[in-house]
Amino acid sequence: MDRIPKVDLSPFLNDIDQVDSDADQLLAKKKQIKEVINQACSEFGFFQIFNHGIPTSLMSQTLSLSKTFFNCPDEEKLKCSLAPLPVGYNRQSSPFSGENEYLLFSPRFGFDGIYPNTPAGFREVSEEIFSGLTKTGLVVERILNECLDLPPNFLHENSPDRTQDVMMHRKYHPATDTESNGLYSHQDPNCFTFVIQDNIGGLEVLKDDTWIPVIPSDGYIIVNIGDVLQVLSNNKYKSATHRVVRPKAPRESRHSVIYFYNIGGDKWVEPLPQFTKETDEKPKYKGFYYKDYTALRTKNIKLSRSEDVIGITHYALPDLHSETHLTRDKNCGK
Ligand SMILES: O=C(O)CCC(=O)C(=O)O
Ligand SMILES: [Fe+2]
Repeated sequence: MDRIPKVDLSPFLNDIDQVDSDADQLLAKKKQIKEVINQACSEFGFFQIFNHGIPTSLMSQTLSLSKTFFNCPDEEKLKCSLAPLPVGYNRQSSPFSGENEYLLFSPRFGFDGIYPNTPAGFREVSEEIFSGLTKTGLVVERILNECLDLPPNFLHENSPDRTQDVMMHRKYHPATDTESNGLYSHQDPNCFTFVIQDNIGGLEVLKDDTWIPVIPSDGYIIVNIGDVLQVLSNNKYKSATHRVVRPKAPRESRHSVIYFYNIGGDKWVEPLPQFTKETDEKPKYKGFYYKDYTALRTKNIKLSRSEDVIGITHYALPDLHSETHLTRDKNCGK
């Protein structure tokens, strides 16, 4: 059974089409959806959306082109390797980090030199889904802003620059008899993340010491809360620990497309007064510049031991109430 809540985003996308007589009904629908999202963000840090504005055909076309790209000979893929830039083609391959290869893109670095010429249309389709996901991201950001009861447009105005966002195509290699780690357990550092997965499965979310699978469902986008929202909300929302386990059956490659909705590196991140002063709660984190946090995380890019991983607990302030989070995060992070 799929335990990760699913919500219909259409009431938030079709605002303009509504006639006056529908206004109350629409408001009630939105309220109900926001309650589900609010609960999901506190409980799981994960939810799934449908009617989100991205056609299912575009999602499968992207996954299919991505699959064709990763099936190209290594020499072709390595042409898109732009190290030391954090974009382009790369691989993760250790029993700890997991076994996967990826192609990473951010408008900050442009498409040129990153997207391969083959397969034909890969770049165009990727650009199209990127801009679709940016639009859906703005809608989700507005919903989360309302769920958290923040001043109108607060999250958007705090970091409006979408060129900071990052999109990744990932291929996970089939499991072997002895190895099944696809991506080590971690939390995402950013605001929130979208994941589009194929039908192989393997993404899991940690809740109360139990790994919950996110069952593939055609047309759905998975949303997960990242560290930035966990810190701003002073742990009201959970930046959930998640991982990818390569299934033993079917023993096939798994593909996913991931969109990281980011904030600017120059942004200061700390628990907001709405979740501290105004509620008499102690801040659970000290403040930091986002770029300092991401730099710390990428310093140990060759992850081979859990001790190398730096997560958000790096900024956690001692507090009896945060003990469970500290234990949860100790071996995780990304
Ligand atoms: O591929 C997936 O399903 C999840 C990937 C992920 O968690 C990440 O890239 O941060
Ligand atoms: Fe992640």
